[in-house]
Amino acid sequence: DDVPMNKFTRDSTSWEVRLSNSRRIPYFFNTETQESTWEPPADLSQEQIQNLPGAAEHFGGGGKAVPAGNVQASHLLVKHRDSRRPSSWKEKNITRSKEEAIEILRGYQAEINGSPEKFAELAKVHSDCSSAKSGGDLGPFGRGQMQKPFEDATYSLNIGEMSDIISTDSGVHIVLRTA
Ligand SMILES: Cn1nc(-c2ccccc2)cc1C(=O)N[C@H](Cc1nc2ccccc2[nH]1)C(=O)O
Repeated sequence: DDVPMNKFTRDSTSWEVRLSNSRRIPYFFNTETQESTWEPPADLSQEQIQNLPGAAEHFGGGGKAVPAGNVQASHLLVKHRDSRRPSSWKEKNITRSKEEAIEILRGYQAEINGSPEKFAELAKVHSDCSSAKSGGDLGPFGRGQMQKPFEDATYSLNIGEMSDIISTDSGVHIVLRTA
């Protein structure tokens, strides 16, 4: 008689990646135990995670999951004349004040109204960051890589949540955490 499968010896081959309807981001579901989790199961290697049923479909960029401890975010940046580099793909010489930049970003924030699809659409057109080309997606990053206010805002968000307006040396941003 085979050893009963209990919660702690769950069969790692029973995981699959599904898309959460409410947050429209991938999560992990174990068909053996019916468990679901936002975080990649710790007992799976990167290789195993990327080969799970649904990974390629739901992880978008080549089925790459984000390494544990790292996060992924998109942002919409509006630069101003005091930005570290007051120039962007959109505008060679940015002269608006920080106050004007905040007002402009408030307008986008209202239009986005919490929708991830709308966020990517507006970031593509309006963000002063070169990541505008990818709908504001910056890819995965860990602690110590981005300017501190941006890092802290991202790590304080739950996956699928958007920040209020934050300020860095680059300008003012709205952040959407995606992983
Ligand atoms: C950090 N980073 N990643 C990209 C990027 C990522 C993916 C695809 C294309 C560009 C651009 C940047 C970047 O620093 N862009 C700067 C603006 C900027 N400043 C930031 C500060 C924090 C986070 C993102 C930020 N983006 C620029 O274009 O002047």
